[in-house]
Amino acid sequence: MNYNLNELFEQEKKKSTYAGLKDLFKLIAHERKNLIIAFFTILTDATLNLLGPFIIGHTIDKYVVTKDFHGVLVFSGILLAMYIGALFTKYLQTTLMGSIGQRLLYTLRNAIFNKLQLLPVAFFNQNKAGDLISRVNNDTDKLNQFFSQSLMQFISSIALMTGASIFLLSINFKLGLATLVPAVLILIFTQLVSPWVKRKNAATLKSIGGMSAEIQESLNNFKVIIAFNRRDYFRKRFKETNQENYNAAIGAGLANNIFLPVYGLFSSLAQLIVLAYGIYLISIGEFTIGLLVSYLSYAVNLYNPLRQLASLWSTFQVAMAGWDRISQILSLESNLAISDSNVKEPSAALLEFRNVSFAYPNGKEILHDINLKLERGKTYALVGPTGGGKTTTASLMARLYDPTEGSVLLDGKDIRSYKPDERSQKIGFILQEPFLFTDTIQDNILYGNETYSNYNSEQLTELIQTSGLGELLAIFESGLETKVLSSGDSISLGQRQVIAFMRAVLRNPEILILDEATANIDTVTEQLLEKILKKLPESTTRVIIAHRLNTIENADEIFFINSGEVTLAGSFNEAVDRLMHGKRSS
Ligand SMILES: Nc1ncnc2c1ncn2[C@@H]1O[C@H](COP(=O)(O)OP(=O)(O)OP(=O)(O)O)[C@@H](O)[C@H]1O
Repeated sequence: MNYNLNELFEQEKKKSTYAGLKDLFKLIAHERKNLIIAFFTILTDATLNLLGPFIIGHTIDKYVVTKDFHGVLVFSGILLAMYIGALFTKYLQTTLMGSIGQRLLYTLRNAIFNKLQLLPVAFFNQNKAGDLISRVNNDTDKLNQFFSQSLMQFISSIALMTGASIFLLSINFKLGLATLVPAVLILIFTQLVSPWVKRKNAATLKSIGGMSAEIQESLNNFKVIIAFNRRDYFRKRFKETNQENYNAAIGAGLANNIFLPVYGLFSSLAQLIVLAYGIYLISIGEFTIGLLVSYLSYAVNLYNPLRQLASLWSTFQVAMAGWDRISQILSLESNLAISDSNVKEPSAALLEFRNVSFAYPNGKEILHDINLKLERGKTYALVGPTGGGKTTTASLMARLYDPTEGSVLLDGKDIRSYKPDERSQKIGFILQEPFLFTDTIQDNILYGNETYSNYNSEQLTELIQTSGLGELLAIFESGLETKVLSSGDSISLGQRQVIAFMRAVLRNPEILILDEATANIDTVTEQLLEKILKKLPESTTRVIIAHRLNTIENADEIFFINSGEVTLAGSFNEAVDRLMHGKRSS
């Protein structure tokens, strides 16, 4: 299955802004009450602001012209009270929308992160970590900015414009219609150019993701870069990505700025229409000066928010482009779904491959029509040339991937029918480069171990001793309290493998897979690991991938993996012979 988000984005039918908004509001449905309150404060604020010009016009015609200063004073007082009221509602809107924005950011980041935890290994193979980080951090913040800073002004502008249009039409219908013509033209223009503007913004967000991926890759591999003195190479690569981002940002900037001048032009045009047509109406006695003053104010009340909408519209387009990138992750389904097991012929083996074929997305077939069985309590070795498919075979055993064809049976049931916790309880997998979290060794050992998760250090130390792992723990001066920093970089790869080994063994799995798990360990420690492996419960099945031949000497069966085939090597000597003389697949 294709999980490449950037490729999928190009292929997908683009969602309309309306559909995008609908999805977004579903996510913040629980904020409905706060949104309604905010909406009403916005409406109140808009109404108070709209009543202003009407009262001014009324005061001029009724009290200023007739020099009734008492009336002027009363209406000035009313205006002041209204402006104070408007101030209060504005404050309420700002605090409400600010907190809704922050909560949205919080909810979204949690939702994306939780989704990422559910996605299969194939997703992470096909997407760069930096781009994903940028989606979690940067794209969500674009939405927050829109919600906490712009949405309120957005709704308030629309409310002001609607109110102003009603006043304009009700004061003088014909003049009102003429004033609204430029506004309608603006709406048509906005509708037409918005998809293009959104695309430009999406390109910028994509390039920010690309830049973040570039930074992440160079930071992760800084040792190689320094060792090979390839700073110039990464500098060049970064410069290119930065240039790409610069070009995209300039393009988006141009697109975003298109609204402001066009809106400005049309709003000046509307004022000209009001003035010219209004003066004409006064000259034929159909209009008064007071009404024209109010009218001009309403025209300003219509076109000023429209101008504000021009800048808000670009923020909205950026937010919607961000939302598209976020919702893309949220809508992904893991292809490692749990399904019913419908095995026709029963299997007595602990693990069985039935007609399994496998290819990585867009890649050639790595395994073709494989049948193999692993019995309880036996030790199996997987050997073969580099790139032959050993890790891939082991990954299928642990359901890191699903076969493209055929099925893997665990304990007689299709492995796809197990819940992830049941499956990982049965299978322990020590990866070639074990990953450790920034924490103590104790926490890293207990990671994912439900049985002992509440153990304190004394209990865990005792457990480690009784499980025969004491000598391994003794390698670390500070024992369980030893700190692991920055994904395991503070300790050696061999030490990392030892911790991963303890972690896997203490989970007491039915199958323990060791993928080159001793490749970086000294001979004495390796012998210690072998001793511990032998002491595992009799029913534990061991699957060992190793290039060092002594590691596989004691295996009950040896599988030779190459060129899409998995065959039984028969004896150790045959395996050695095939390794020495066999052709590699890649
Ligand atoms: N994530 C991946 N995406 C695409 N192709 C992959 C991926 N991982 C491995 N491959 C390809 O699959 C083939 C088998 O790789 P695999 O890691 O299973 O070999 P291996 O026998 O374990 O090699 P080694 O001894 O070097 O660990 C290789 O040709 C490799 O290029």
